Amino acid sequence: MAKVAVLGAGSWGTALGIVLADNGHDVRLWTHRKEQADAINLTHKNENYLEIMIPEQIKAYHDLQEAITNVEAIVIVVPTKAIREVCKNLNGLLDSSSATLIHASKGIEPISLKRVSQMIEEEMEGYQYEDIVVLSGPSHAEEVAKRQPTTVTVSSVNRSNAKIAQDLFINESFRVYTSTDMVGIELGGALKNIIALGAGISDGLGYGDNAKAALITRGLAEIARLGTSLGANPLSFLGLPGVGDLIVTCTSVHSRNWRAGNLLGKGNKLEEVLDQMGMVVEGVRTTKAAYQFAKKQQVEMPITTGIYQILFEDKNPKDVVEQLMNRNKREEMEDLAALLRSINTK
Ligand SMILES: NC(=O)C1=CN([C@@H]2O[C@H](COP(=O)(O)OP(=O)(O)OC[C@H]3O[C@@H](n4cnc5c(N)ncnc54)[C@H](O)[C@@H]3O)[C@@H](O)[C@H]2O)C=CC1
Ligand SMILES: O=C(CO)COP(=O)(O)O
Repeated sequence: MAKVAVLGAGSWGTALGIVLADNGHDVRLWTHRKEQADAINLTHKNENYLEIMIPEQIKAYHDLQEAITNVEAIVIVVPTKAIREVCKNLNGLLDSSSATLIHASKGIEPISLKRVSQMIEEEMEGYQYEDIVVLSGPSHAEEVAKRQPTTVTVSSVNRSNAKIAQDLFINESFRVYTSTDMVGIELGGALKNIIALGAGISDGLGYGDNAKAALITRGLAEIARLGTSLGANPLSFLGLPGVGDLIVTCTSVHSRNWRAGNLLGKGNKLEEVLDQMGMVVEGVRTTKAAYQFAKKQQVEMPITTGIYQILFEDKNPKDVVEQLMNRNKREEMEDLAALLRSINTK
């Protein structure tokens, strides 16, 4: 059994810690807030994040050095905004780079337009891109913590690292697949949050299932369009971290992105919504990044553009719906045909 440090004691870090503890691993759950570490160790609960008892073999740490000493794997699960800071703090604390490095965060950084693994590679001494593994897929922490059936994908350009991660996490309620398409897996996980904001907005406006199905389907088309322009395997978008995660985030009441979108659709302002959430809503920053990415790659992303206008230009959501419904007439299969062509040339 392995010693594993999970860095980030929010809902997802805690749920992944539970999976690892169920598999018999020695789990050190690190948080940057001392009072949270003390409370977890005392009560075996993570108040404000998950309504579940945390197994006693999970120990919470506030001291990063103690948390990572002699570990065989490090799982980074902080909001994308905090990735660089956490990696910088790890430098100098690790005596070697032998620990497998896995991240489970979903986002893209505005301006630099970097994926999480690229930020980790830039910041962490001793680790190369091929050393990093991403874990992604349709997996709300609330259900994983209750051991409800869940499937995810772990990906690394180095297949053997993905297999190490698969072996660490897989169990009877948490099924783990492998992939080598880091670009597709990370982009699928990050970009679906934008569409989930849109699904929440649509529900908040009082629209129904037809509108949501349209958002999911056309959202997938634009995710795949941007993703393939950046070198992703288009088939990844048909998998768990693609359409799978898109479905769960657009339809689940657990989704922070859906819930934030829902409040926006009901007329609340972005700042009020983010204040109310108390948990990270990754789709907001990723919308900015994807909007910039679409311009750079000269890729059409009409839904992303509309969400960007609602979030950052104070555009009325109803006007955005009108704008989307009145776009130029198109043939639906244009996108699919382009995708199929790119699959055939791979
Ligand atoms: N909650 C979920 O069901 C899932 C979340 N994710 C992803 O996992 C990542 C984390 O999400 P959640 O756990 O839901 O967030 P959360 O909002 O529940 O918790 C985030 C945690 O990170 C900590 N944190 C914030 N800034 C920090 C910093 N500078 N240094 C160290 N720690 C810091 C916070 O104190 C908090 O404990 C996000 O990228 C999210 O998209 C992925 C799959 C499922
Ligand atoms: O990525 C997730 C589920 O797979 C979590 O999505 P939310 O951040 O919207 O809750």
